[in-house]
Amino acid sequence: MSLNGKFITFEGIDGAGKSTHIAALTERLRARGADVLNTREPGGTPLAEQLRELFLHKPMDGLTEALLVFAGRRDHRMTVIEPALAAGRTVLCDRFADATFAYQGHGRGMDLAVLTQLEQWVLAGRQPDLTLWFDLPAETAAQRRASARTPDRLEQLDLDFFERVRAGYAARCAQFPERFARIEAQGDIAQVWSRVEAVLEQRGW
Ligand SMILES: Nc1ncnc2c1ncn2[C@@H]1O[C@H](COP(=O)(O)OP(=O)(O)OP(=O)(O)O)[C@@H](O)[C@H]1O
Ligand SMILES: Cc1cn([C@H]2C[C@H](O)[C@@H](COP(=O)(O)O)O2)c(=O)[nH]c1=O
Repeated sequence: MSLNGKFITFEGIDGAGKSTHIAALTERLRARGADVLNTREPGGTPLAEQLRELFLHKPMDGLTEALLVFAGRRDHRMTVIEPALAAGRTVLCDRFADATFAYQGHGRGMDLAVLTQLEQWVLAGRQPDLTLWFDLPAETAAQRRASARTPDRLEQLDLDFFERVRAGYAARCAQFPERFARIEAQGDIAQVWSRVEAVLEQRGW
């Protein structure tokens, strides 16, 4: 099946291994002739990258977080994602709307109906063709992060927060089984990568 115009998103709690596998997947898809665009959320446009800086570093409540990420997502979708998909590119996005349901909804306790309304206004039905959810216990992810970098505002939250976020991803996976693929993210990088490859091969990608 062609990769042209396909939208693939990567989800999981902080430190689950998304960035590691986005890099490998980009190489794999390019080797198969795909015109790959790598992007991310929060961010992906000059405006949304400015909102990302505020989001990651300024204190704010859950509704403010949700409004900021959806404002950035609107700009990102209209000016980057839709034109790239229309041009037949393969868009790989490090986090998308599922992150808002997991972090602001399940993690922060924001009303999921409010998030669903925002999603309808901003995305107007645009959904990923495939969402790779890297599933890892919060404690293992925290250990990986600790050896990798200085934590940002959200990464300083406790293990309970990240277990709620993880449960939020599980709920989204159950709600949208046709586009979600759960990747068991425990094990070494080569083991996790072989699970990612298996999902792509199932789709002929
Ligand atoms: N399977 C693995 N086993 C051990 N370490 C790993 C594995 N996968 C990734 N790592 C390491 O864990 C750290 C976090 O990985 P990575 O940056 O890919 O996670 P991430 O999900 O993109 O995190 P974030 O969303 O917070 O940026 C990195 O130092 C990476 O090298
Ligand atoms: C899209 C989105 C992201 N977040 C959180 C998740 C992470 O803690 C940061 C982004 O950092 P990363 O290193 O680029 O993964 O933002 C969120 O809370 N809500 C969202 O919608």
